[in-house]
Amino acid sequence: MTQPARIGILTVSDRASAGIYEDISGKAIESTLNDYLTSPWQPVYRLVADEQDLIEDTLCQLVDDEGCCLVITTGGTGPARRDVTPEATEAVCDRMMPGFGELMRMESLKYVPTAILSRQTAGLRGSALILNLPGKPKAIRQCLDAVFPAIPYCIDLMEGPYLECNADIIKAFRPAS
Ligand SMILES: Nc1ncnc2c1ncn2[C@@H]1O[C@H](COP(=O)(O)OP(=O)(O)OP(=O)(O)O)[C@@H](O)[C@H]1O
Ligand SMILES: Nc1nc2c(c(=O)[nH]1)N[C@H]1C(S)=C(S)[C@@H](COP(=O)(O)O)O[C@H]1N2
Repeated sequence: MTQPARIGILTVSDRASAGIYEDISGKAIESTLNDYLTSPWQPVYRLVADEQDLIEDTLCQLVDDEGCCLVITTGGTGPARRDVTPEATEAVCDRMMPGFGELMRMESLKYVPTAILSRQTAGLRGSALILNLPGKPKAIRQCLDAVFPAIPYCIDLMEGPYLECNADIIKAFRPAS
C-alpha cells in the first residue's frame, strides 16, 4: 500500500499559540485539504509564536525530519513588526516560487482591499513546497482555491507523492505529457 502523503500545517500566531484564541485557521487548512484530496494524506500540525527562528526551525523539521512534501503556513504575513513568516520561508528555501503569492493576492483582492497587505510567498526546500497563507480563517479557502490546482503537478515535478483531487471540488491541472 502507498504511504499517505505527509502535509505540514504550521500556524504562526502569538495569540493562538498562547491559547488566547483557538487556532481556527490551522483547522481550516486541514478541512480544506480533506475536501480536496481523494488520495491518502496525513497532516503534521504545528502551532508557534511569531518568532523567526522558531518558524524556520519548525519549517526545517517538517520538511527534513517529518518528510512533508508540502507545508502550508497561516499567519504572520502582514506588515506588523512581528510578521516574519515570509522572511522565515525565504531563509529556509533553496528557490522561491513568486507566482503563488502573486496569484493569491490577486484572487484575495476580489474579497478584501487589504489583500495587498499580505507578503505571502512560496518556495522550495529540497523536494517540498512551502506555501504561506494569511492568518484570517476566511483567507484559507480563498487562497487555496486559487493556487491548489497547480500544486499536485508541482509536487510531481519534485518527484513527491501523487496527489489526487476530487474534481467536483478542485481541478488539479497536469499538462498532457
Ligand atoms: N490561527 C487563527 N485562528 C483563528 N483566528 C485567527 C487566526 N489567525 C488570525 N486570526 C484572526 O484574524 C485576526 C487578524 O489576524 P492577525 O494577523 O492579527 O492574527 P495573529 O497573527 O494571530 O495575531 P498575533 O500573532 O498578534 O496574535 C485576528 O485578530 C484573529 O481574529
Ligand atoms: N483572502 C484574504 N487575504 C487576505 C486577508 C483576508 O481576509 N482574506 N486579509 C488581509 C489582511 S487584513 C492582512 S493584514 C494580510 C496579512 O495577514 P496575516 O498577517 O494574518 O498573515 O493578509 C491580507 N490578505
